[in-house]
Amino acid sequence: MNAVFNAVHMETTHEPVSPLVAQGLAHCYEGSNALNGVDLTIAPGSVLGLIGRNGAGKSTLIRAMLGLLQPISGTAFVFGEPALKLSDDTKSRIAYVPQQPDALAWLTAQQMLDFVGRFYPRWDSAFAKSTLERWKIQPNRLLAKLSPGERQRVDLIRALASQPELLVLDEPAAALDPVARRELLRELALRAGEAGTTVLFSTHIVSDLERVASEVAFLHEGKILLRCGVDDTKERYARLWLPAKISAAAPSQSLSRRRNEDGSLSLIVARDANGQWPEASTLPGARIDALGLEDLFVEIAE
Ligand SMILES: Nc1ncnc2c1ncn2[C@@H]1O[C@H](COP(=O)(O)OP(=O)(O)OP(=O)(O)O)[C@@H](O)[C@H]1O
Repeated sequence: MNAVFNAVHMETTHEPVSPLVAQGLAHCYEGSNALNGVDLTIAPGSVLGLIGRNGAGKSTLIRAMLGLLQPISGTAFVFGEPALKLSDDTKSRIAYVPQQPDALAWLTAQQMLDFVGRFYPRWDSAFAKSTLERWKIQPNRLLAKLSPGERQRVDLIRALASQPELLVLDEPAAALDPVARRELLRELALRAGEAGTTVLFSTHIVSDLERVASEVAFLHEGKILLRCGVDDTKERYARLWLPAKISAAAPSQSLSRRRNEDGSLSLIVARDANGQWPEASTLPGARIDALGLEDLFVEIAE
């Protein structure tokens, strides 16, 4: 543990501290694995979209990375501090919006924001007030009486008004209508671009990810299957289709592999270190098809 902590510190003497680092995080619930040794480092100022199917482990990973859940093994660091022992100073640099916010539901939206704002040194009350108006939230309604989408918006306002250096959102768009989603994405892009805020958000909505994320990480059955720049996916990954008669030449390494009814084989493959597709793609009859992010996600998560 000390060695790991020192390693993180040594790495940071010359470079800015990574806002979030996961090292070998593993967790299980009632004997069933939810995380299987996840390593993930998020660079300062990046916007990382975490994508995965229902039950892939996104919420568990986020909670373990922020120290809200004690993993059965592995370690997480937030701004270089062990996630399970964060100082108040570090906590004030982070904002986290859970999938279903339910805290302080007996307060009105305004009361909750006033209360929470006291704990944040850089609290932007003017932003909180104007965004409540802009997002059409009645400030004097009890949080418990708001719709799930309105409740989620208030929690997003809470998170953004604290002007965090690290913003972590667990499916922030789940209960939002398309207009509210666009507004949120615009706000995230603005924060990342102008204030250099580091953002980690989980989502099922690939188009949201394409609009705002600089990087994507695919989580599948508790493992990160791949991670790359959003704009690089088309260049780095593709579908290799091999007709039945040459399917035996398929590369042994692939991200997914599906045998079609006619005996042909579809594989998701990556370029090698020299930028080449697997050799089988050069055989007569073989085909390489470019994939959009959504197709890539569906193919490897199936
Ligand atoms: N408190 C819990 N008790 C038991 N099992 C749990 C608990 N929380 C999560 N799980 C299980 O752990 C696995 C991962 O759940 P998690 O909520 O992290 O996934 P997710 O990717 O966030 O899913 P979704 O996209 O549906 O929100 C799932 O199989 C889930 O059923």
